[in-house]
Amino acid sequence: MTMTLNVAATASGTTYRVGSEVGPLRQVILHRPGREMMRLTPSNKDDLLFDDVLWVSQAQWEHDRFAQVLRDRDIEVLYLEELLAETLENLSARRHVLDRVLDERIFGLGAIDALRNHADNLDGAALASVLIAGITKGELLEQIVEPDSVALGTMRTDDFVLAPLPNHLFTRDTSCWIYDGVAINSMRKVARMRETVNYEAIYRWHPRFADGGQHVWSTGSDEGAATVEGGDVLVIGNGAVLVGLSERTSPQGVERLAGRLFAEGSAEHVIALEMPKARAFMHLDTVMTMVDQGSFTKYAGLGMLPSLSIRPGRTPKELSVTRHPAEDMHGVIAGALGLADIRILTTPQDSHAAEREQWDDACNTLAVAPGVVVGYERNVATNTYLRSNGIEVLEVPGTELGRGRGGPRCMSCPTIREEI
Ligand SMILES: NC(=[NH2+])NCCC[C@H](N)C(=O)O
Repeated sequence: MTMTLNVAATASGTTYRVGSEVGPLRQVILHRPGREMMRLTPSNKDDLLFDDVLWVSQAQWEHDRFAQVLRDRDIEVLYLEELLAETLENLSARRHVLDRVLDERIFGLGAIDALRNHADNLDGAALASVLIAGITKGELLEQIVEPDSVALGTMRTDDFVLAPLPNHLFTRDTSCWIYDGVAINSMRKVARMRETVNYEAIYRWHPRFADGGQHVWSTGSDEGAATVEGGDVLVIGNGAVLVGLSERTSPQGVERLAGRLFAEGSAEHVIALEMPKARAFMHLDTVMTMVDQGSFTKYAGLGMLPSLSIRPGRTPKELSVTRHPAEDMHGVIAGALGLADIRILTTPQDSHAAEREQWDDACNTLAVAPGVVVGYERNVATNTYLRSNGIEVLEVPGTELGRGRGGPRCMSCPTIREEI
């Protein structure tokens, strides 16, 4: 099967495109853990989707090691907070974000104008920092005179007026590039919904991406219940996309995404895998990722899953959907890739060991080139097994980073991959 190559190029000539999971990686968005992580406590960590609090300076050290491993392979690392700070210098971008974040229904009539004035007076970097790290009542009142507000008046000094966004660490989920466009995702969990607004501003107004010609497959704040998270989206190549119908990504979200990809001719086959709806399997990439052309890591406990093949229908409004039984899972993926079979790399180990390594994101590898992946060093059995199968594993530390339940793939949003 041949597909015409749709590309997105910026005025400066940069071509943003992610045509596969494994093509040589050239540019990636990361988020270095910062002040937002200092806000995590034993009492709020569950709501904020973390399993523990982090030793923040150690997490930063680990993250710097991760970034350096990427730079050592000539991959350009863009930092989310810098992109956001630069974006917020643009007045339209600032208005977009503040109109959505500073909602009177949340902050109340009495506080909303004071908050808006305060935010409007911050420069891009300071505003980006507040949007990511949040702000407590006490911090706010060091900077503004307390307005007459029931909402603020009934808060304690250390309560968050604006909640922190510690899951910005997982840049994969909130936006993901699929062929010649980007999906800015509608997030399933309240703790992550504001992340979307930040990316909407970046992709629309940051000079790197503005007028880039890329398609925008979705603008999350308009998608409602049609949720998609990037951890569920694998751009397997050959015009195909593998999507997990998980705890996070809804059937409606997949249908919408497929319809838009097909309308532009950017993809012609979306395979939706019906996943168990459980936190341990929250995204497809926590149990399965692509490590080479036709090769995937797979968690032993996942088993075979039923799937749906979604293809363009007779009219642009229609989809053609075929359901496949669980035993066909690998065959359906192979078929989409134009291969007779795919290679599944499941580490041989007992179910306790397998469950522990899956929890520590052993399957959540980030391919930086075909057959070359970044993985957490702690997953010794999986890394050894991958190597014995010819996969090069670049190890990074993840003792602190892993506490948010994400590995190298979750913590990276590839924006440019070379074609293979
Ligand atoms: N692509 C991924 N697996 N991302 C992991 C995200 C983890 C994050 N704490 C959440 O619950 O949303």
